[in-house]
Amino acid sequence: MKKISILGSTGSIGTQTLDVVRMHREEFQVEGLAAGSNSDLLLQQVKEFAPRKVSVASKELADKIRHELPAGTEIYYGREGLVEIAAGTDAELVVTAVVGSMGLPSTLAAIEEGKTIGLANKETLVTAGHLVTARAAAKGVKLLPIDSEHSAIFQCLNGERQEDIERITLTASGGSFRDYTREQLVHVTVEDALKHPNWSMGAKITIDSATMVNKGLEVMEAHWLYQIPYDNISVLLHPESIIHSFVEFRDSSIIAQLGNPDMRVPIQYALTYPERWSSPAPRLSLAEAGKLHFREMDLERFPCLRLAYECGKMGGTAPTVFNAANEIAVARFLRSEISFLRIEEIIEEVLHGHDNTPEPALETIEESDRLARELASRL
Ligand SMILES: NC(=O)C1=CN([C@@H]2O[C@H](COP(=O)(O)OP(=O)(O)OC[C@H]3O[C@@H](n4cnc5c(N)ncnc54)[C@H](OP(=O)(O)O)[C@@H]3O)[C@@H](O)[C@H]2O)C=CC1
Ligand SMILES: CC(=O)[C@@H](O)[C@H](O)COP(=O)(O)O
Ligand SMILES: [Mn+2]
Repeated sequence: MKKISILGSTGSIGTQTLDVVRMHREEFQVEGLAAGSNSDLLLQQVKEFAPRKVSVASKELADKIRHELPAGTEIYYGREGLVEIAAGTDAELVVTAVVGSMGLPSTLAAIEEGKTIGLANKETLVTAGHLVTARAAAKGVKLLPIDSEHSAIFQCLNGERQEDIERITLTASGGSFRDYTREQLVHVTVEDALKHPNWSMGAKITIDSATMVNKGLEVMEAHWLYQIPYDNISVLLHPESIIHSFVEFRDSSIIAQLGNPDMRVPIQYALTYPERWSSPAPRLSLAEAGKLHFREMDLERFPCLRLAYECGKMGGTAPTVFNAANEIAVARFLRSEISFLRIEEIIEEVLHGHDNTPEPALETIEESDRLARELASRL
């Protein structure tokens, strides 16, 4: 029986992780669940999965629901609460599915305790890729990707040698506004932006898909997970999201991973790796799909992807700042405080004033993250 904890259990990835656990109930024990503010759902999850420890975003909420927990269930809150669920249980695998760089301390704490990471929270790796990968390597900790593209690459690289890899290509759906011109983007609404063509996901990542920031974060995530130089990572527009990503090798062979868009598949693979277990995910019929389509990425149309490559190549604190500015800008867009196109302007303006620090220590990363958020909130 595998013991697991989930950070962000009430979100899109968190609930789908519990769907996978539910499908293989005898095989998993849930040790810890961390939620933000959705205490109703967390309490239902506690009833069903009986974790030993839970956490919520604030002390007020923890005090409010404490008496509704079964005897013996411990409750924590805030940043320390997330760290406790990540590192203070008997879980051997921790699924990191909170949104944003707030996931960094708990991910590092789990690594410190030698726990395998089921990594959904890409912002963690973007913000502090060199620290997370170095600490994981030092502890012999596996970072198992949950992000669909990275799970695809992970599967394509199974048994391959690093020196044989020529290029990896991440596919991009194009997001909610794939076929819009820049002019058409001027008046788009939050409601429109939240309609992803292929995936049902949390609000923040859905907006990131539409701005192409998501693919930019994924390029950086791939760089750190697979130690591939940025010039050997490509992005290809693929509206159907059926080819989840592919690798080209030096003998000209290409290996791709395909499937209908269903996050339960990469989540389950991270939970059961190196085994593959049965899944009710709908089977892909290529005959039914008929045609698959591909387009070169237009960096004029999607300037955030260009910016992400620039920040990734620059390294240091630039990716931290790119990510933090985006998190704030997206939150402001979701509150209808700014327009869709203002998101990319804010990222660019925050980066413009940033003095890059190479090889930053954790404190420098945290300070850059804080300053970028402060500025992005004011612009
Ligand atoms: N959704 C998807 O299909 C994919 C997601 N990812 C990545 O996975 C991560 C999660 O995304 P997604 O599941 O879509 O996001 P959601 O917004 O659906 O879920 C976020 C989770 O984080 C919790 N949370 C929010 N604030 C806090 C807090 N202060 N303390 C503790 N927990 C908190 C939320 O709790 P609550 O709701 O209770 O407030 C919720 O459980 C992101 O990094 C995303 O980029 C990657 C690939 C695909
Ligand atoms: C499901 C998943 O992994 C998302 O990150 C997905 O990639 C979003 O799709 P696009 O960013 O390609 O629109
Ligand atoms: Mn993805």
